[in-house]
Amino acid sequence: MKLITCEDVSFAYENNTVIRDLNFAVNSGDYLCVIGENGSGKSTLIKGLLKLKAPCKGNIIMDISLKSTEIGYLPQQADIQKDFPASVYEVVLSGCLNQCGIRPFYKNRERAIANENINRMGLKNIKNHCFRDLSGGQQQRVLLARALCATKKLLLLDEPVAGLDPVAAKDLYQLINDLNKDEKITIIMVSHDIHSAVEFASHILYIKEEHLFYGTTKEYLNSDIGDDFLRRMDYV
Ligand SMILES: Nc1ncnc2c1ncn2[C@@H]1O[C@H](COP(=O)(O)OP(=O)(O)OP(=O)(O)O)[C@@H](O)[C@H]1O
Repeated sequence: MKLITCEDVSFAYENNTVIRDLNFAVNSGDYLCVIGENGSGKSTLIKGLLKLKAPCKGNIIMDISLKSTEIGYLPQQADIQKDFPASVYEVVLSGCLNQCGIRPFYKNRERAIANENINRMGLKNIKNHCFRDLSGGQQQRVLLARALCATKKLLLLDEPVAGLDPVAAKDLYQLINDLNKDEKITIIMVSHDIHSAVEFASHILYIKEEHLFYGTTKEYLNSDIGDDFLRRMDYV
């Protein structure tokens, strides 16, 4: 089932087009990695999928079964956010905000969802710790638990391993892979880590203003554009 279809989608800031004529579809269960150089428009596309930015051309079609409030989002982390003075539980619970709507408090059901995702991500022992005192890897686990409060279907992850040491990065990749393979959660991940992209992803979207690639990881590895990019990243 197609969850998201992008038809001839372009994005611009004022009159400056940053992504041109993008066509791809994400099926339920896919693990899509969005790769490309700095400034190629990866985060802009994620904002488009979250309906935080409208395309200047083309259509983004969401399946009727997918409400935009049911997408779990793990944003790129700014240093200031890493210093957030709240407990692990409070940060995870804030992932249920969309379910509250205009209600100014959480119900037991939302508290139960937060606790469930704290346990799922192995955070029970640090539930009452302050978020800013955690390691980078623990913080990303907390933010993944937060994103999971919003969804059982689709996670959008913007450079989730940025700044993590190799062990913490491997651990997070494994968690994300398990969510995809075992729990059938569809993944769309922006990544600069081409090695892990080709190891875990089912599909690759490579964006650059005038060159685009969308296909399976196998097709990407066999394509000229993939070969060229991987050589420049010292992968082959
Ligand atoms: N709010 C904005 N206003 C104007 N231009 C912007 C804005 N946000 C991004 N841009 C520009 O759009 C282009 C794409 O930016 P974007 O952040 O989407 O790229 P990216 O591929 O995610 O980059 P990176 O890999 O560095 O995170 C860049 O040239 C950037 O300067």
